[in-house]
Amino acid sequence: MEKPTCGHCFTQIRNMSVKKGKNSILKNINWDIHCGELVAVIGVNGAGKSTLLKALLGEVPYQGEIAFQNTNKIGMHPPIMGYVPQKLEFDLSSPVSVLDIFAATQSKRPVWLGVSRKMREQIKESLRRVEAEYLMDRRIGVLSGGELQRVLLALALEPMPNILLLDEPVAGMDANGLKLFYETVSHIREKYDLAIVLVSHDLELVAHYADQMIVIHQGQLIAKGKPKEVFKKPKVEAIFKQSFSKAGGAKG
Ligand SMILES: Nc1ncnc2c1ncn2[C@@H]1O[C@H](COP(=O)(O)OP(=O)(O)OP(=O)(O)O)[C@@H](O)[C@H]1O
Repeated sequence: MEKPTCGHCFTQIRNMSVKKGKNSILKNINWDIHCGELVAVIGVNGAGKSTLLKALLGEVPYQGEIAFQNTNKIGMHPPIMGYVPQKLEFDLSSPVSVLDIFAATQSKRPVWLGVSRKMREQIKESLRRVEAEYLMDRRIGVLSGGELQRVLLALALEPMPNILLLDEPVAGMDANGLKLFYETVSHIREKYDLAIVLVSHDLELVAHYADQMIVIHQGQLIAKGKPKEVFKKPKVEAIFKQSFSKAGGAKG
């Protein structure tokens, strides 16, 4: 059954193109991202997936239009974006804890005064959303890949965004971490009616969790729709033939 969305907000992307020097990295992308939907962005290496996310974030200049629409035209505003990167480079021996990172990003209070009880409770609540409150006092250097990504996810949800962008957030995670991450993201999308855009190479997992899917190939959006339908398109099948056979076929 089709997942209902609030239907009141969506982001319209019209004729979006990105150039780097003489190279066209993205060409004329047209796409609507609806609230309450988890959209997977798939494509082979170098297709332009990360560039698409960076353009949405405003990190790379683009031509064309991105408009956040509200069907009743009341209170239209630029969307709040949340972002979880592929990976985070940091010094593993750093004494910084999960609590310190949250406090530094969310409190105006000087860090040497410590974290107030109220702030501690708020941070705990943020971490609870992603089933990670037990990580609050751990040093970030000791977290597993999956734990760190859940902490980054909790950070990306403060403040609660309209669109959450996840750039291959699951690379290097074990099977349990993967399942927990996808289930958490899925639950958040339902509970907060967010639009979630997830770049992934894991076709089988995204086929299972995504409501919609777009395929980027050589900078162009070549297919969009429900994962099952998208995977049946001959163009898409041809591009991913190798991945399909490795994964034993994509399941919708
Ligand atoms: N700063 C840059 N300058 C020039 N070319 C770039 C730059 N960033 C990306 N590109 C090129 O743009 C194309 C798309 O890159 P992008 O990283 O968006 O692809 P991707 O689909 O995310 O790839 P992957 O799956 O390997 O992460 C590639 O050919 C890449 O070499």
